Amino acid sequence: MATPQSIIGIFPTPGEIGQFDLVYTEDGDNGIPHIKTQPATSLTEEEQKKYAFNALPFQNVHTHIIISTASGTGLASTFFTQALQPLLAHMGLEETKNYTLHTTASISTVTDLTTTLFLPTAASGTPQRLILLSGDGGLLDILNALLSTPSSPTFKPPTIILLPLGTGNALAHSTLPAGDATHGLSALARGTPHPLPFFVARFSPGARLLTNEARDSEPIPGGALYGAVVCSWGMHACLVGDSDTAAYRAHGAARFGMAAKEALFPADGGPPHAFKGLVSVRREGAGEWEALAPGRSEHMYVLATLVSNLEKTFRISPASSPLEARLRVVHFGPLGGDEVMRVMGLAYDGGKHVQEEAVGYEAVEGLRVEFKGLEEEGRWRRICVDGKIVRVESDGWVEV
Ligand SMILES: Nc1ncnc2c1ncn2[C@@H]1O[C@H](COP(=O)(O)OP(=O)(O)OP(=O)(O)O)[C@@H](O)[C@H]1O
Repeated sequence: MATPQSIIGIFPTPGEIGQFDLVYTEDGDNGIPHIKTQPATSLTEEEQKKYAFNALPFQNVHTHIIISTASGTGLASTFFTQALQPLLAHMGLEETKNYTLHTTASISTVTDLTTTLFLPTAASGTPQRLILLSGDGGLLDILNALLSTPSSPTFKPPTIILLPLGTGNALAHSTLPAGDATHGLSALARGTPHPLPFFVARFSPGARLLTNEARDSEPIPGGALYGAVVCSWGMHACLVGDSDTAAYRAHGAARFGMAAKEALFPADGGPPHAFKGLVSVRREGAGEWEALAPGRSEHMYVLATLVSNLEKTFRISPASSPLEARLRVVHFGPLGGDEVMRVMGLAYDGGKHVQEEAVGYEAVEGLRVEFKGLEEEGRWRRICVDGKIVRVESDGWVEV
């Protein structure tokens, strides 16, 4: 049976004039839903209006569907065949005529597609819709490739629908209606586009983007990465970086907790690492850079974010509302492993960690971390931008 959270919308019944189906999702294996229908006749007039699907925007604008095969636990293709493809049929959309299907074959597929297809289309002022079956990384790739060249005066940003098929899915979980059981399909059918707020993280010369499970590294084009979710240094960046291996990825979002245990309770029995560096912020309306926490020279957690949730239930910034365009920083200094587990556990309890005395939480316009030779080992100088990891030089810096 359909529930308000599982309703995708009301669509014309194929081949029947004047008849309509209520289309909704039902839970399936691995969290991938099935598409179900029932006659829409049982709904009130008000409900019919609320859930009505408008086909016009889809018929007038070409859609590109991108299946990111390596995102999350590799279920994007299953999601397409089991959920999205049947829904596209209800929407009356046909492959080639209305949409083009793209499947990723490498880490650069999304970037290449953007550079060769989506960016020229956007630059020429042509509207386009991108349905992205991935985590935050797919969107990050599109964002960075779109911003890789100076904007043309005719630039028309694509409408992007991000269906959460990654691990954390921060953007989707921070923007979808609470309790949404449609995996973002209701937003696809009935959502309203909204500009995506983003930040730029600029790095000192010599900073390298780590790739291939940190075995390789490459320079950062223009020394800057754009992000829409998070820029962090300290424990968060280490957890994301350490757990970005094929072996860890198989565990889904549990990979972060597994890496946390290893980082917080080192094998030598000592305390977790205290991260050394100078951290400053530009407070809202202040203009000047000031110390994040005066007198604190060692840090454990320094994280700036534009979103409320980094995972479905990990509410890192409870004051952030969807697509609000306000950067907030969450931070604390060195604590014991058990205390870090307790404090961060509160983030899974609706974001109560920000009420803790040890935790700082405020809206800022900018964040800056300078290393000044204080950290010898490169692993303590890793910065996370929306899941990507950058290693900064020992005398380097990052500025958001
Ligand atoms: N076939 C492929 N081979 C290699 N890399 C791929 C392939 N398909 C996608 N990728 C890369 O895998 C990464 C997946 O990142 P994405 O953010 O989408 O998933 P995630 O990290 O599991 O989720 P989240 O960022 O939400 O936690 C992206 O960098 C993407 O470019």
